Amino acid sequence: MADDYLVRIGKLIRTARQSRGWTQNHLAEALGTSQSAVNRIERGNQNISLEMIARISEALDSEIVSLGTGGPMHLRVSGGRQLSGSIDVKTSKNACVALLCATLLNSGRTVLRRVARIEEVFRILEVLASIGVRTRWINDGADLEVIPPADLDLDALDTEAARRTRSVIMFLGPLLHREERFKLPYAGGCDLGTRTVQPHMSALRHFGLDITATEGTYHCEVEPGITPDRAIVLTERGDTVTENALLAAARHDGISVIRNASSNYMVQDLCFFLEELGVRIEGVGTTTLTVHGIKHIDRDVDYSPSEDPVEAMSLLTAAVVTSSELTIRRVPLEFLEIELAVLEEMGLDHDRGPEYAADNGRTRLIDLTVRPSKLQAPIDKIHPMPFPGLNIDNVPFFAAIAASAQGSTLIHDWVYDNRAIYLTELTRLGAGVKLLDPHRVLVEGPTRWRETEMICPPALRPAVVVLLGMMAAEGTSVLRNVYVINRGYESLADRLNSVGARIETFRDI
Ligand SMILES: CC(=O)N[C@H]1[C@@H](OP(=O)(O)OP(=O)(O)OC[C@H]2O[C@@H](n3ccc(=O)[nH]c3=O)[C@H](O)[C@@H]2O)O[C@H](CO)[C@@H](O)[C@@H]1O
Ligand SMILES: C=C(OP(=O)(O)O)C(=O)O
Repeated sequence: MADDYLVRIGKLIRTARQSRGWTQNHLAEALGTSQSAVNRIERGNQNISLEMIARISEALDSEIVSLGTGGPMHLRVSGGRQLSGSIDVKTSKNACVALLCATLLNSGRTVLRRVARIEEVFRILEVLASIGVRTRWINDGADLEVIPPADLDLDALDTEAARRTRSVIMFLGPLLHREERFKLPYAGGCDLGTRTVQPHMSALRHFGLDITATEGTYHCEVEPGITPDRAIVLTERGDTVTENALLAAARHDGISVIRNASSNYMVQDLCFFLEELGVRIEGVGTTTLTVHGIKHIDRDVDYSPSEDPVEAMSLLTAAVVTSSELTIRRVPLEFLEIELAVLEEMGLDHDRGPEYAADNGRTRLIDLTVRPSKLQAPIDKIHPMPFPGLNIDNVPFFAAIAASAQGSTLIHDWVYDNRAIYLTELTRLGAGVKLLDPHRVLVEGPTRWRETEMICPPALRPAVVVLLGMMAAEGTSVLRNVYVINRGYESLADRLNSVGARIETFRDI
């Protein structure tokens, strides 16, 4: 038994060392020992003390062993199984986090229905709780109740939780109405290269907000009496910058016009929610939003965020790569139409059920049945555009689909500095993915997927794409450290298991 543990610990150390790109010599040097000792440890042939494990963890900057349930979560995938039946799409991470930030506009009680129970939401809840907002899950954990205090305690803000999200940047819009001076930590989120906050700064300047960024902190000051005297033209059509401008405009006692606004799904959900708060918005779904703000908002509201188009795309991709017939229920059609048009051209056999309204009464949903199909690579490149275009977060899924199709597909992810690079991780599963430059990959299909063991790429969608490749591969694959997936997907493994996948969740020792 003890020997078995030594072998398992040795394997963990080897995986962590390799993922850092270190040789055994390199690690030996850091530990002040010999390469042969490291070799023995990695093979499980050496008794190893807790102190040594701690030193190795420190040297590799990786938690090798953890006890209890707090340690990193991993997935063991028995692949090559077809899926069947039907699966529901959950509410979207990106709308839920925007709405949670928006609750800071309201002195009343907010209830958000069927909020996705995902790590990104948990982090924002931790941040809200740290500054005095009362939040609790109600109705057997299905819904969330949020009650802000009269005064926020921003000095107590949980910076550690805040830094793990990108979404905390959306505190700027609401806070500028509540505080004259405040600090926020730099926004985190997926490791996708530089993600500028400049557009946020220039949009919010119209409301008197001045931000100086120093050593990991945004220092924010609000000059009273400054209000938009002309249209706010966003320098780029980003989703969160549009949301921040909307959040600021919602409590500006007057009319704000936002041009070059994103009309993406999370922005529309935020607009519907603001309307519930009594804010009138013209142009929802277009690139010009006219916002009739209200100085004080004090309403008890109840809102149901809509379903996640990116999760719908993920589930659709799971069906494609495993050649399965699967019904995906509650698909927000408007936000998946272009993806479906491209897939139709590629030969995807599918059926669309009749449209029905989401619980917010506004978003149009369908049930979508996908069948095993012989796909051909698309003639044109796959590239994203701000809505209405192929969704930026759906691009990585086309890499897995292209790998299952006949022919070569060019994927151009112009948006993020290094997300396309992560797609080359699919080569470890047998896919033909060639990096042409940091933004473009050429995928050669079809693929004979093969099992592998690897650490999750540090970006949500590429990580899920790797998981889906593992589901397609015969044999047992292991995906380590899946926090990044749990940031955006609720109980993904269990839900995929309910339609026939076999994915086991485990933690170190
Ligand atoms: C919490 C949340 O809602 N996150 C989403 C949001 O992030 P978010 O709105 O934060 O996205 P960013 O502001 O980071 O924009 C993404 C990237 O696109 C670039 N860019 C964007 C628009 C444009 O017109 N020109 C341009 O160059 C930005 O400079 C940036 O590099 O939108 C992204 C793009 O849909 C999604 O990947 C994220 O899931
Ligand atoms: C990039 C993403 O998220 P975030 O903006 O939260 O990092 C994503 O949802 O794929």
